[in-house]
Amino acid sequence: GIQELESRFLVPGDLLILTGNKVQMPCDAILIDGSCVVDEGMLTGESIPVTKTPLPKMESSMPWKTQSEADYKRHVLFCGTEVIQAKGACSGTVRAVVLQTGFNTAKGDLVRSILYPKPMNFKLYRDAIRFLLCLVGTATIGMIYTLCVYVLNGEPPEEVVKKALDVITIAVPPALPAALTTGIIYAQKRLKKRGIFCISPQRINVCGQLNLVCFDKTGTLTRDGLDLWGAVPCDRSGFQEVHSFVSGRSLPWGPLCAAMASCHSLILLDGTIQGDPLDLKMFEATTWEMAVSGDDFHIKGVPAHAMVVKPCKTASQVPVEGIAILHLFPFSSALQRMTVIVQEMGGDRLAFMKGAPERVASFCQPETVPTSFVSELQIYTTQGFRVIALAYKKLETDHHTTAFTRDKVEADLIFLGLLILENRLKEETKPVLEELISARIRTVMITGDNLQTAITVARKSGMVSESQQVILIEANEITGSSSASISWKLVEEKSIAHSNQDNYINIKEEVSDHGREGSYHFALSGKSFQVISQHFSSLLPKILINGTIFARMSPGQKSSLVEEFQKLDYFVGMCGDGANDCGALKMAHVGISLSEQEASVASPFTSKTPNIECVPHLIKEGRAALVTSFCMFKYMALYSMIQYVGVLLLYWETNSLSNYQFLFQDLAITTLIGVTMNLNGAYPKLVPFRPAGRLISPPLLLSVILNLLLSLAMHIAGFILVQRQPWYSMEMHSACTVQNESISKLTISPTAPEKIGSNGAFTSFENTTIWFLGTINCIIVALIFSKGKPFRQPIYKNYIFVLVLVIQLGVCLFILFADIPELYRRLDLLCTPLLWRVYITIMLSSNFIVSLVVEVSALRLLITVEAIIENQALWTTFKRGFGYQSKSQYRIWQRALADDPSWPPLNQTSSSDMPECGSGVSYSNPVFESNEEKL
Ligand SMILES: Nc1ncnc2c1ncn2[C@@H]1O[C@H](COP(=O)(O)OP(=O)(O)OP(=O)(O)O)[C@@H](O)[C@H]1O
Repeated sequence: GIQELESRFLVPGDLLILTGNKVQMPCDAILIDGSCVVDEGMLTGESIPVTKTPLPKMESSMPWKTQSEADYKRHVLFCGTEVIQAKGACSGTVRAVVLQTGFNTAKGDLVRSILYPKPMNFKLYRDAIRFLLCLVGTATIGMIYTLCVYVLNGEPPEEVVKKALDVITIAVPPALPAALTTGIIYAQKRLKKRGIFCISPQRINVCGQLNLVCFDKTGTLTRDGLDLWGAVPCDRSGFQEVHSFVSGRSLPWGPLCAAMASCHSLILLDGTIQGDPLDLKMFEATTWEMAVSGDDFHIKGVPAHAMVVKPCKTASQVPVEGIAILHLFPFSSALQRMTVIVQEMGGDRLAFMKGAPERVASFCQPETVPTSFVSELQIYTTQGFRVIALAYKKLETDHHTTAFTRDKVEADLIFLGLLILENRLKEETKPVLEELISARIRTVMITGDNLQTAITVARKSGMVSESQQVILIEANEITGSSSASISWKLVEEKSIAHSNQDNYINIKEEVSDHGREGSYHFALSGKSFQVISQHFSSLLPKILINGTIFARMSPGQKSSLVEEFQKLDYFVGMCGDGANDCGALKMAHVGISLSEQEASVASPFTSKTPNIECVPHLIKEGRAALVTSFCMFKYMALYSMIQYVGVLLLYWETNSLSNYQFLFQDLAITTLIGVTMNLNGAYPKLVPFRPAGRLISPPLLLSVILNLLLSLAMHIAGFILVQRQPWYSMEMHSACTVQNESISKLTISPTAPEKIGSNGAFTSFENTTIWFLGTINCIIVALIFSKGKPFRQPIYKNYIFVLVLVIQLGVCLFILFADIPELYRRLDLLCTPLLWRVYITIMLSSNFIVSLVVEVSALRLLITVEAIIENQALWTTFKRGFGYQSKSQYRIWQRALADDPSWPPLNQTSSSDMPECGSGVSYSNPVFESNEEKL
């Protein structure tokens, strides 16, 4: 019987009956009866509703996934998704069997992947730990020193232990790990303002390292809402004249018109037609209407609630009253087609197929496909049009629709013609791609569309410049006795006869070749990619180094391509919009989904602005975040080292800094600096080199070490010099009694200064000198270490930080020069003669000047090294000069290929020697092979 239960009681195997609309699925369930329209945006980021069909009934004990004729996901209602519409079949009910519950569901999988994300293996964090260990090492040395000094001075044991432990907290600042995340927090805030949301903030740093970005084509580079440009009907004599939709003229009645009206998965939701934009445009071009058969509108032989399409009253003479869509075999990217079974009212039962032209043609009776199919297709694809083919066949009426399997329906079809859709570039596409290319970031297109269309779009978008060549790689599977083969063909640029210039951004516009690597690009299809991966795996890296256009890629192939790029040590970004990009978005280092949702779980980043402008923004912010992390890290490390050096020097006299002195340095100086230092945003221009991805990089270490040595020298000089002053050790009754006395009057006594007149146990001239030197040194270091250009806005634009520094410096100088006994007493300071205060100021100023020089040269070194690594021409000079080699796989391959005169092979075909083992290639190139040995 039927029971109403709370969803938590569901267990796998339960039978669910879905009633009504807008149901949130509490579990994963297989649809066995009826059909549903589901919003899967939560899982995939895709805003278009998806139609789910029941699992076909089969008399077999095979696992259900293998029984599914196509994409098994088309029969599964996933947990967390919303069923917008549930339509019963003949029995009138929509039934599903519970497959998984709780954490075993697709939603559970997602939650798990958010809780335990894929380890990023980003060197930054590993280096941070090493850096921390170094600081711990330094602290240990300090502890041993403290033990020795205090024990030799006969201090009580608890004092010795206390002082020794103090050294650890000074040398290893507890806020150090937090410092690494400041950049990320600020960048995340700024990204949010731009409508870019992030569910995995630690990846923001990775964005700063991206050097290859893959783009999906339709909906990402080109506009989603395609305009129907025309239809090319065909009959036995071949293709007919193009019917243009531009004039608003609808297609005359015929099977092609019927196909356009009924072969789609559109739904009627609250009176509006919704679904795939392609389907929508096609249906709108027919000017037909959509309705649902019901009690007031019943058609004989058609189940209630079936979708019906009818010619509108104003439509040209149509002999049928309407067409009922009886069954749908939905579209899937992997299949590249969809099929419907329809019933013409008072007419025939028909099947219509729509999909990628090559796919559709392969299901048609060969004699119905015009001989000029390939050339006709090429006419449109070379112009960058998106082409869809349609086909149909008559079905027997005496069978029930459920008796037809997809295999049976999708066979022996009659080819109907082509639909030509405009594929306009988004306005932002070309400038963004140019920006990325000139910043030496590789751009790659991975699309499900036709190869020729993809090549044309790549040219028009500037991904491939006019002066660069496209080499088509075609690889074929083993057929019969012949082994797998691979051929290389130069794509010749034909003058476009039917060019429709209005459709595109001006293609004549000059594209700057600055920053382009290589003068050729490889283009290949998903099928060839698959064959190359299996049979020519040794060629794959060489192809990927210059592979730019990947067409007819299934969702699975998209993600394996991203993985292959990662194997070559590229930092890969993927920007896509649809459900077919989900895998690749998750696989990439940085997945950016263009989705209306605020934060789609389908990828770490989601951009609400539906164009690729978000990509350079993200890279800029990532770079700024990386630089911020480094600046903070350097500052925190140096600030703790300054305190460490000062305290160890004071320990020599069994003295230290007082609590208020520590507090002033920690709170008034470092905390304020830490909070404001990184408020400056990313630099608006994307420069052609990346910031160092590692903390332990020579320029960074050099800068820290040199600055540390400078501070050390200054502190030691201050410490020793103060003891040599004629007034040192004079009897002090009040902190500022010497103010007006002449130094010559002061007597020199060999004893240590007395601390009468001050309430602290810490007051001494050394303490006062070290404290002033340390505190102002912290301010100097903050200024020196704040990096602006080329990755962040200049420092002077960070007004709050500049103000904080000015106030801090002002306060410190005020304390140094103003004689306020109460303040001095509270801070455990001693008054020193004015001349000594001037000396302190001179020491600090010299430190500032030398640090500035050191830092600027360290920065120069950093930029030069980065530029050399990123610049191919300079690279060779550098390599020859210093014998330096980048360890990145793709660099190694690039160098090998640059030295190989016979690469790329052109107009050749080679075959795989060992088809079974799939690793050998008969293509041999002695120069190349010998190069390979060297690697
Ligand atoms: N609604 C549809 N009905 C039938 N065929 C379709 C439909 N949408 C796309 N196709 C065909 O299937 C092919 C693959 O589609 P898919 O969605 O994987 O990629 P795409 O939209 O062409 O491009 P991209 O991967 O760049 O988004 C398309 O090129 C087209 O020929």
